[in-house]
Amino acid sequence: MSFQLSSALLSQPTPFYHYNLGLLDETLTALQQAAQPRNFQVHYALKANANLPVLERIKNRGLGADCVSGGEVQRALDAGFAPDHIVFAGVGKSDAEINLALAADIWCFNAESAEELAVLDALAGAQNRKARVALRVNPNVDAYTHPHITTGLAANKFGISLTDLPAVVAHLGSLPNLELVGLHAHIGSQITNLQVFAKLSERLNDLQTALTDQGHHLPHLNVGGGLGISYEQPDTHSIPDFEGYFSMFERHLIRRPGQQVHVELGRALVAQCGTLVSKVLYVKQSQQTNFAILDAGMTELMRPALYGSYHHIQNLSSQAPEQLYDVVGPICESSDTFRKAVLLPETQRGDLVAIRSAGAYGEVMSSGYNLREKAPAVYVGE
Ligand SMILES: Cc1ncc(COP(=O)(O)O)c(C=O)c1O
Ligand SMILES: N[C@@H](CCCC[NH3+])C(=O)O
Repeated sequence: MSFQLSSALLSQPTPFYHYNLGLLDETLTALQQAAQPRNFQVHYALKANANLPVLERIKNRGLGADCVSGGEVQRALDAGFAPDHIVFAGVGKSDAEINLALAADIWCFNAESAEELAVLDALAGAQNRKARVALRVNPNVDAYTHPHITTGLAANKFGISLTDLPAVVAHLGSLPNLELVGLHAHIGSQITNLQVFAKLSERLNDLQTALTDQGHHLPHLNVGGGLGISYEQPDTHSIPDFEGYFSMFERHLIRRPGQQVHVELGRALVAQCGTLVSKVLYVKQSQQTNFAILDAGMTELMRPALYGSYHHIQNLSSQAPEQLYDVVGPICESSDTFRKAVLLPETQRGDLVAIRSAGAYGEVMSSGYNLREKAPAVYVGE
């Protein structure tokens, strides 16, 4: 079924984010049906969507939290995630952010360089604490996704390179306030070619073998997130392929006895439950095209401007014969275009438009450019 707005929301001021918590619940059930029998622990990546009603639902399912800033660690704590279910990753953690996470005694820091380890050790020592650390490696595995959201290639800034890893492990051994608990890797986001997870598993298998041969014990592996969703078919593919994702790791990742394996999914859990609802302000006919000018723009949903991303667009008000429109926002940038040449029922001022699959990396990436007010969120199915 395509997206529909309840009559109670027809007069809600636009633009707004609409979250279907019933679909979030269904998605979480499907996730757990795939993850639990295979004994994978899931940490939700807050960066995708950090709204409290979303987080509370995720926390109530027993998932952990994957955070990339002090603000996200604090938000996870505020949402009620237990500190020992919180991981702090990020290529540039500030001292203040590290101190906040140390004071909360979170489960693990995913560290990305020797210099970061030295800082973490000093700050942990100053708080009389021992910090648990997983080393984020850069496995040099191509995720075959958009170059801006590929993170596991040697050219990317993330993780410790394979050649540096032995020296970094040795360095860690000399730091008294740190405890090595495992390895971490994350190769990118919106991954639809699941074979890349087999490749990642093989790379991690080799690294584990080398480290355990040197006497290191790794109770914990974190294979990152990245499972993609169907932006093209949000109605018929509203639940991501969790079975395919977990079975790929089940088949290819070699676990040591008792070893815990974590994944940190963001987009796959929350993208489809969110829709950006906007109103058509004007329809402008130019010599080349018709512009449908919305009251939402790149300030509310930046993905099309940033990555040229596809989001399915529906006119909720019109059943008239279809025409082609360039669907654009009101911002003073030509990149403020949701999509060009969209077939929509004949559209006029006042029509409501739904921009689909916007629950992940939508509201969290919104900005106040042009001094725009933040679009509110509305939750249904509570
Ligand atoms: C380190 C790390 N973990 C987890 C995620 C979540 O990724 P996704 O939303 O693609 O599942 C990201 C984002 O790409 C990330 O950078
Ligand atoms: N912001 C990206 C995803 C980045 C994931 C974080 N490493 C998107 O909208 O697709």
